[in-house]
Amino acid sequence: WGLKGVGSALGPDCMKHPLTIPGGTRQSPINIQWRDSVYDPFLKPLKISYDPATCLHIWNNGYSFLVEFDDSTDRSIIDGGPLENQYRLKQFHFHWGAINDWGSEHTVDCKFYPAELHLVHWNAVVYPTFEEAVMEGDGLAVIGVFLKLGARHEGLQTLVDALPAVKHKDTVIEFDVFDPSCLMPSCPDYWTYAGSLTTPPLTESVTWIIKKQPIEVDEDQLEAFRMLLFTSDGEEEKRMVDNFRPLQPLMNRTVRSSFQ
Ligand SMILES: NS(=O)(=O)c1ccc(C(=O)NCC(F)(F)F)cc1
Ligand SMILES: [Zn+2]
Repeated sequence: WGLKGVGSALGPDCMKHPLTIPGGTRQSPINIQWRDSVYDPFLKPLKISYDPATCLHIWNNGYSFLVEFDDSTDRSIIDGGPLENQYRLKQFHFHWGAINDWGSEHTVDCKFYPAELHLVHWNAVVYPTFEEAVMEGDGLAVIGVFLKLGARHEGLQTLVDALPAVKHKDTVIEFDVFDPSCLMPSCPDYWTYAGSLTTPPLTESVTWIIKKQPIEVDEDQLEAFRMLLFTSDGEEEKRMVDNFRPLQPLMNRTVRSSFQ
């Protein structure tokens, strides 16, 4: 529909996948301007307690690869930080670039990282299902961790070794013991702000908790992400890269920091 390119901006296409949602006031991702963030002494340390046995499988959903967890009980949870309730871990996934100059969704002082990890949790104290929590302002809590190029990450390697088995869209592999806390940086410092999912339905239901300190991964590990495909087996291959959403306006929001 419409001229190539123009159509995507003006024609009906943009009605299908708008870059910004009409009426959105708390969209993600955003640039975190360090000097504009406000230290909040009332922010608590983030408490993370994951049970590695709740890990279920790895799934290539055609947008990223998700490591999914059994969220039928409170065995893998986060609490504290900016949160009023404990939240249950449902899945984690990554966003990354075709090259190391970009790939993260959030930026810090306009700096991109080569990749960003998202650990997705939902408020099972207040909402009966994940699907309902997705629609509520305090429904989800996502921990964002930046990945930077450096030393090989031994904990990530077990995940990297499994990726060839989920090369194509809609492939799944059993993955039944993994402790995502090995992907956390040692420094407890974080920023937090009210935001949204960064993929459709882009609902404004996420309390974002962005760790200040990145974790290090090596080039081979980033390349392993880049050999995944957006496409299903038998389709013309499209490498899964640059699966990050453009930066969104801060609008009337303050980013708080847990550190001075
Ligand atoms: N990239 S992100 O913001 O962490 C992100 C986290 C979770 C989802 C998700 O579960 N979508 C499926 C749903 F909820 F049914 F819509 C999408 C994006
Ligand atoms: Zn994400």
